[in-house]
Amino acid sequence: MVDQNNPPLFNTYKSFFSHQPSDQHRMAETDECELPLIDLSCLKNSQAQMIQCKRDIVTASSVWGFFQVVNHGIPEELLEKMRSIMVNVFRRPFETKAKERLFDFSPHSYRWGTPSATSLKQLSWSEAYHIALSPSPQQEKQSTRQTIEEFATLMSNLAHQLSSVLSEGLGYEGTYLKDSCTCNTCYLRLNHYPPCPIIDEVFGLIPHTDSDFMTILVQDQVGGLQLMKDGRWIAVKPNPNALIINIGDLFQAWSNGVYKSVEHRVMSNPHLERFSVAYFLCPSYDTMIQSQTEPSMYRKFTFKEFRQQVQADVKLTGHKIGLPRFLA
Ligand SMILES: C=C1C[C@]23C[C@@]1(O)CC[C@H]2[C@@]12CC[C@H](O)[C@@](C)(C(=O)O1)[C@H]2[C@@H]3C(=O)O
Ligand SMILES: O=C(O)CCC(=O)C(=O)O
Ligand SMILES: [Fe+2]
Repeated sequence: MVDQNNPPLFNTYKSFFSHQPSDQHRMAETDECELPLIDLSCLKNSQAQMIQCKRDIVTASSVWGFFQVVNHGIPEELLEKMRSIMVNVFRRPFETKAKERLFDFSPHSYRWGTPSATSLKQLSWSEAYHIALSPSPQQEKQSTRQTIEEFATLMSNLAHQLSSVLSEGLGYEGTYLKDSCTCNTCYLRLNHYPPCPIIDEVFGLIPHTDSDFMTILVQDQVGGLQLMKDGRWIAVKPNPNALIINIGDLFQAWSNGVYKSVEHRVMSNPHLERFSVAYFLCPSYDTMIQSQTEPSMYRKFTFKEFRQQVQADVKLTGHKIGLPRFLA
């Protein structure tokens, strides 16, 4: 049984409900799609299959900004362990999550709702933990931390494998991103979307693009993820065997717009709670994001500058502006 007051979204944001008319953000009908599906085992097959697989990755990243991968090398058992960690951690009382440290889950890394929201359309009906992945001391690791690190390592390997294919697709050395994306800025985001009593008025996660190079998402079978394609929102059909990959803002800028950082959102659900976990591939803060082709759509900027600008905009306006801020 889910506690309606954990986290206290309804009570905290109730002033929005009484004073504002519904935004009617839930379209009557949204098409459902299956994302381009890439079988990563093909990268180990014949030369011809490997080349075709790489081409498919490049095409999906240019046309969709999103694709799904199977035979990705993350064992089913590990995915189940991650899910049970999330269930245990999010089912703890709200006061514990907001005030106490347990395993790797400090109150500092816990977020819920949207503190900067000034209206319903800026509110996310969800809670999350951001888990930094900087190396931690080897001794006496809790089994939770061990599982998280094992999972993060495999996600990181996969992210590097894919980003190297995408770098090559642009004509660069496959190692470019591996050198700048050390793991001290990469992070995991554990997402929990509790059932929502006002689904017509509030998103599970408000529309956004990701502020990284690439995101790998593990979602459950509840559904709710939607992405913008050709000016329309389309719902992503969950596939139990697949991970979802999406291009982030930094890859869009670095590729001079070849790879697309596509807006996405999560719809709330009236009955079912939903869990997902995302791995964000980020570079060190001083990495310069600069396209090598001319004319460049964006001025050059460091990742640190980008992060600070996003945070400042979110604080000031309630929403992220992102790449349009950096147009040349
Ligand atoms: C209010 C917001 C925080 C956020 C940017 C946004 O406008 C909408 C979604 C949030 C999100 C979700 C994924 C990533 O964790 C994140 C860093 C991002 O790029 O979009 C966060 C943003 C944030 O926490 O600053
Ligand atoms: O939960 C999802 O399906 C998407 C999560 C997401 O977009 C994010 O964490 O950035
Ligand atoms: Fe996202």
